[in-house]
Amino acid sequence: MADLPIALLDSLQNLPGYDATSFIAVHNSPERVTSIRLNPFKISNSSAQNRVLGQFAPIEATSIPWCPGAFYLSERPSFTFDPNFHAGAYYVQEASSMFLAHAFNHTVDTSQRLMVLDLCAAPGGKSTVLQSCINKESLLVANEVIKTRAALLADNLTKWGTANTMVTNNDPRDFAKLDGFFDVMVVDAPCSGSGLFRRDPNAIQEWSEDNVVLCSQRQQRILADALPALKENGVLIYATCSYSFAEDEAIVDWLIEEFDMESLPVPIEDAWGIVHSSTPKQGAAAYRFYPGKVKGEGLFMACLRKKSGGDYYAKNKPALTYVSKQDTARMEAWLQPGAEMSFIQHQSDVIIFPQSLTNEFAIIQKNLYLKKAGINAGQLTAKELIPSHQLALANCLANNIPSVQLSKEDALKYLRRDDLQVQSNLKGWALMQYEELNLGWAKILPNRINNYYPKELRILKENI
Ligand SMILES: C[S@@+](CC[C@H](N)C(=O)[O-])C[C@H]1O[C@@H](n2cnc3c(N)ncnc32)[C@H](O)[C@@H]1O
Repeated sequence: MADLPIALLDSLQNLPGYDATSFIAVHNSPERVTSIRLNPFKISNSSAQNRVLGQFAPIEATSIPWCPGAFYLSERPSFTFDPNFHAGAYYVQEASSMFLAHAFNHTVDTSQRLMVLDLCAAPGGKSTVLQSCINKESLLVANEVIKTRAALLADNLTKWGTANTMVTNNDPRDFAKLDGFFDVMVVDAPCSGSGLFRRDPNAIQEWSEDNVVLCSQRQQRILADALPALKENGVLIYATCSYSFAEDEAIVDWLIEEFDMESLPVPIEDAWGIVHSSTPKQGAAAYRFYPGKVKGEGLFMACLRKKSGGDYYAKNKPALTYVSKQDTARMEAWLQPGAEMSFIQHQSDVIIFPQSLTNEFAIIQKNLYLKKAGINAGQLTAKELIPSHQLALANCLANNIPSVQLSKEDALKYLRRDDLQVQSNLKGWALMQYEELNLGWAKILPNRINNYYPKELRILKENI
């Protein structure tokens, strides 16, 4: 690995928990940590869990203590060639970041109906953590300012399969229009990235003291722009993957001084190796993750409550266009009984969205640029529903849709968008499944099968 910047090492000298010897040693060590988090909506019992983890054997899986359903893997398998990965059975995520689940569960009342914003969300690791923490009456708005990254975020949330999710592509300042709308705001801010040096040694060349200053100014701008959208008593979870004080504790002190906020401590166990930090001016609780102490990468996280602020009130409730009663019945046939979904007409497509969240849908649609909302079911014509890929991966999809079980070899062929030769008596639209998880659609014709896996998602790599 390239030498760590001396200016960085010097700047960390007096920070809580920093130990130069172990910090340098861990960056020179070839050891890498691999971790995944299971999708509780798709892998909901121990036999499914054993099946997904078991197929990595002889690679061993051990639990990550601060996040339910999360595991370290003793080696990195090829995720690209695992159909379960493409079915959304799990998300490959660095372990420290999963502490968000623990922080959220200890600072937020998850039994409530919550409006949650993940402001800097792409590629979606933390969004999928949040999605797994909230109940189905709650809404997650996952936002990403960079258009191409917002598309990747939407793809990852499509795989997660939840309907109570919206993906937006906005600048943080656009959220000021939603004064007091959100109960929880997660700001996983763009940062100077020192916490990822071990995983991405190229980032070392890009690090500079000037960039730390620029990042800290940008973090203040992002927070100041978006904070009006957090309601009174709302919870802000702020995180970076930088070790630098200016991007971490200094931002937390600034938040408390400028925005009438208070610190929310989170319980941690000594065995986890997470360092409890206290900000110098306000004594706010914060958490530092150093590789070498923690089994994971570098991270900083702090939780705050906003003591004063607005509560969103929509003067004119924006209206939505729903499909007809008859088409509602046609759409319901595609979903699990009692799914309690609304069917919103969006251009030529139908969007499936939880009935209890349609007001919020309309508000977000009116004020922000939507990249994805709920589940786009596809195009409903007089004759049939031409189902979309989102519908194939949706957790609310009925269990009785015609389906074909594929072997691993055929599943990989399907995911490459190759021609499939599968024996089946079915006709028309059918789900292609691997170990009972949906991968996507195919249309079965008398003499061939048309592969409808999205071109842009297909596996391009030839070999493991
Ligand atoms: C640390 S990454 C987020 C990682 C993500 N939360 C996850 O867990 O997968 C920060 C994100 O902020 C976005 N970003 C960059 N500049 C921004 C800005 N000025 N305002 C808001 N977000 C920005 C980046 O594109 C990036 O996707």
